[in-house]
Amino acid sequence: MSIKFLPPLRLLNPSPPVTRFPLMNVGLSINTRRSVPIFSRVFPFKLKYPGFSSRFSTRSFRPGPTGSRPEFTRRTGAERERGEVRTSKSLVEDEAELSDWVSDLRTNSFRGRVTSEDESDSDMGRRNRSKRGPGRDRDSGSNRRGGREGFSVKRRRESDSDEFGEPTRRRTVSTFGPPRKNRGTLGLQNEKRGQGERDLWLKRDDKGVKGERGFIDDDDELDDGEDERKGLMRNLGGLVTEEESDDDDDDEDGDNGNGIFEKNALSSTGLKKEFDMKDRPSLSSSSDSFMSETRFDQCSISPLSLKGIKDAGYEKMTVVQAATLPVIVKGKDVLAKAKTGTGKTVAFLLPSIEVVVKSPPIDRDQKRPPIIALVICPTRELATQAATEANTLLKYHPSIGVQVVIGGVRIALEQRNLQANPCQILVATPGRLKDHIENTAGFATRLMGVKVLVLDEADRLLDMGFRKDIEKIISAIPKQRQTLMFSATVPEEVRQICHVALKRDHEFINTVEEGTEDTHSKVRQMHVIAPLDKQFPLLYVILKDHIADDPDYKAIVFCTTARVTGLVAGLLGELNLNIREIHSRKAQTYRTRVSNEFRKSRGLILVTSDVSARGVDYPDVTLVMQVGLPASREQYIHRLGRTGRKGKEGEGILLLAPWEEFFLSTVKDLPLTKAPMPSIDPDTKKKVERALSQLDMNSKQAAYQAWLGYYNSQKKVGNDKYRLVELANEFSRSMGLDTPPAIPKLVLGKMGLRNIPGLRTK
Ligand SMILES: Nc1ncnc2c1ncn2[C@@H]1O[C@H](COP(=O)(O)OP(=O)(O)OP(=O)(O)O)[C@@H](O)[C@H]1O
Repeated sequence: MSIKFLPPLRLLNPSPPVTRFPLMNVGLSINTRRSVPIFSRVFPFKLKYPGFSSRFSTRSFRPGPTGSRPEFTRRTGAERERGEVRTSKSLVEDEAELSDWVSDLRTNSFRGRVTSEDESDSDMGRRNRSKRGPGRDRDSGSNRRGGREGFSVKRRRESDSDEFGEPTRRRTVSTFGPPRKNRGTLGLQNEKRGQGERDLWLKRDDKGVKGERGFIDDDDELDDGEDERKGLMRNLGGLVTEEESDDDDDDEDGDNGNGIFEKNALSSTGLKKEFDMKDRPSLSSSSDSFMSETRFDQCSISPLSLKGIKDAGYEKMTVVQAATLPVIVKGKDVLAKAKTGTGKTVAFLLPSIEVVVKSPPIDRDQKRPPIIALVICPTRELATQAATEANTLLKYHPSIGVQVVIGGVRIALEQRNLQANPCQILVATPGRLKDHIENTAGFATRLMGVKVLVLDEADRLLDMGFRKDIEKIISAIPKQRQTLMFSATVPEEVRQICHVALKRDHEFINTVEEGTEDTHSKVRQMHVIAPLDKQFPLLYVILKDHIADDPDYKAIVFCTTARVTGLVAGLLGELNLNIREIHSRKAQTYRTRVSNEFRKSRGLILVTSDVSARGVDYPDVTLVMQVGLPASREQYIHRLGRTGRKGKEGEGILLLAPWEEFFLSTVKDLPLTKAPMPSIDPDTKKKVERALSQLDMNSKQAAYQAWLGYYNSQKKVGNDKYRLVELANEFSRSMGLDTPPAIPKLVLGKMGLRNIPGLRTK
């Protein structure tokens, strides 16, 4: 599809074309960052139509011949003009295996399924009870932990509190109010924010049309003022209300409770490579500006979507939206990289909605229409958030339904919803989606309608934790489709394997200006290096300082594992800080409720594992603390990205032990500075020790085992098992346990730690 805007601009005819701004059918010649000011002088129209000079560039990516490094190629002008999509080659690595799996699946959909379209729920429950074995209630884990057979569904408990709770409280504090005081938790100065950005966002907020986005929460009630959204939310209602288990599947935070960690093949990835676009035109002198000058109505978006966008309070596109939308609406596969909190969700949802809009309308009574847009997110919170955003955008498309399928929700409930409410857009976490493919009658057939596949947080979805699930999901949807992959981090490894999902002629759109960091300059990043025995008191002191500094604080503390998160939350609670905790060991209803509360609150600290690291859009987070080694450079960036969203200020503090200092070399391109060491007075030390002594022994034991498991999986620490155990015992002492807790022999065996001196077994 050709998109034409402001034709007079064509007269400018800049040359020679090297990088194109996709909104225009013209080429812009920019080869280096230094050429940007020259560009401004030569093409003053940029001032008038800044949206038409982009801060990003696109180019096609083609993997090189087998074994060789991938090469970048640029499509010819003619190809671009035609919007040509080359025929995709094999999109999965082992096609034979996968096609076997699919045919097996299709056959099984008639014999091994959980429910048949005609079966009543009670029948379904009976059959499944008779089929299932013990302990098979973990949703996505069904396959990962032992194959399809044996999958079980709990008997559905009726729930009458299944409401979709959209938070409605509007903050009285302007999100773009005057900059915070010139101070920082550790005494650093705030940087000034750009007035332009502030004004723009204020305008949006002042309109009062978009409240904070919320999560499904069975405890929340729909607000009267949100009436018009009830209809939009109907398909989501009741999905996130009852959990199957409290520690299942999709978004594991690395802690399976035994301290056994699945290694992340993409963790500890290297530094930013040369694949950043070299020839990127710039919009403005501020490298941190993320808003473009392009209005949504300048792009080929349906009038009803435009109305929805307007009601959501969005007027102009963010840079990533302006960069990707024109390419996506042409039908291209896209891999997009844009900093955290810059509007990637709308960037992939809006064009996906447009594909649905252009598809044949469904019959009024067609309850199970083909799923046309499939959005996959790595965590439940993120999936729910994306579904909520989709519903916002779909406000004026009453015939388009969205549903979300995620771990932690009773699968039978989801099956009922899938059967009862038509939906053409499905947002899912991978494990649960795979369960539905394998076990929900008619689901695989519906997936054959997929025209757009979105992988949000693509690098996470393609790492070893999810890769197999994603490959299987991909094999269950048509090859002839459009695929969109988005993330704030796109490490080299992901580029090399992205053809698992993307066509070979996909476009890689990188909106992170070359030479700038992957993080926001308005977020002050500091590190504190201190031995383990000082870390709990230090954490307390830093948080107390932050609270004293900003009564309107909203902080997130990231910990290495779910069990360690539980311990830290217990400690900070004991120290009378206002905390909430979220991690994979918590029930989904609890997670949802806490997430919702944190979104709306101020004066609260969220202690969490990596389930909150990516994508979750909590407004106005003032501080992100990371305690212990982040799983990777990427994870550090995503966690930090919970603050400084939408151009705001923020603060990030990384607390490491001296033997974890090596991590700093993986983020040496980021402006991470050494913080002045906060002092711990004797009273504080005693107070923390007392609080530690109050903590439940079980939580310490669990934290010790999880800690050992986590660091065992981190190559640099885990390679030397003797040293690892010494460090684990140091951690034990930091919790007040001079004698380390005993660990089951079996677990130690699985960790490869049998007979290592210093460990106690049971
Ligand atoms: N065009 C727009 N104008 C104003 N606000 C927008 C626009 N697009 C998105 N937003 C808002 O920007 C915020 C951040 O968006 P979003 O959560 O999609 O960021 P993201 O880039 O996906 O972040 P992350 O990398 O952390 O996942 C959201 O609150 C969203 O409502």
